[in-house]
Amino acid sequence: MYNEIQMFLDVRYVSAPEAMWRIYTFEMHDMSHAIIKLFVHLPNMQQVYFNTNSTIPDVVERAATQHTTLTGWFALNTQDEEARQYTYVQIPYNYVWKITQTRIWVERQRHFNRIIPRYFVHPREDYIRRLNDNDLAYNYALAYINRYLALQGKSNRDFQLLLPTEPVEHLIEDEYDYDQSEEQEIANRNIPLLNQEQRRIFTDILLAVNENERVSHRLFFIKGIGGAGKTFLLNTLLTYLLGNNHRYIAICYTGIPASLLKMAKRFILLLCYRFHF
Ligand SMILES: Nc1ncnc2c1ncn2[C@@H]1O[C@H](COP(=O)(O)OP(=O)(O)OP(=O)(O)O)[C@@H](O)[C@H]1O
Repeated sequence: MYNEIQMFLDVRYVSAPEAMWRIYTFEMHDMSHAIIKLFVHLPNMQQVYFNTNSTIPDVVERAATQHTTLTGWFALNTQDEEARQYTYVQIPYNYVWKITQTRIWVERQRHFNRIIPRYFVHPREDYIRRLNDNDLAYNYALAYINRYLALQGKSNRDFQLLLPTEPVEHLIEDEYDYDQSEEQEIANRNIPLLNQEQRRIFTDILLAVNENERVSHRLFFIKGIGGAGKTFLLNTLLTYLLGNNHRYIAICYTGIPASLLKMAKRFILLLCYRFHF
């Protein structure tokens, strides 16, 4: 018989810091910030959720009457003069998003100090909005993917993807807009700061980056407790690569790490056009 609790106890590892934390009975969880997700979308391009058992007229009716945080904000502005003084990002500080039948912003009664409004823009819509043209956005995405694949000696064709139908290279030039000497300077400043372990990993990876070096492996997994210096190490490495005219692709699964690493992209941004996420 599979004993789930015993299994958990058997494989559980309690590190020294966690053991101390528990012995002193410190709080294990705390809620520090209220994170409020604000959607940004083009007209009629919002996500619509429905039950698979619903009929199409019901789904359409629901979609037409249910606001997103963005359309709800527009609606709020038509009725509430007070609300017009706030930008979209300021709204959650003064209004609460009430999920009722219709979903509306209502005036906030309790004020928290720590609210983080977070935008959510679908990458596809972001491209379309920035380029203001569907076909151009599609081409842009194809060129963008092709360019990354070219760094690995491949092209869109190797993955049954189309090639861009018109030259859009100039649109993606800005991706590589950096000052090489500035990067070099930052790298020169940070490399001497690396501690012994960071320096060892830095050297090993640099050797692996050099195609002419004979190394036993070129795949690295860097592990360390929070604050150990992983991001610092990676950014120093990426800055060094930029400063020495190497091209790289830094890919993260989610947005927060992507915002911490130098010129990193979210995985989904590379794929969204192919699969229409
Ligand atoms: N060698 C170093 N010299 C100077 N500062 C450093 C060094 N390594 C790390 N730091 C600093 O220590 C702090 C924590 O480092 P960092 O954010 O890189 O850790 P991390 O392992 O990525 O943490 P987490 O897993 O929580 O994201 C940062 O302020 C970073 O600038």
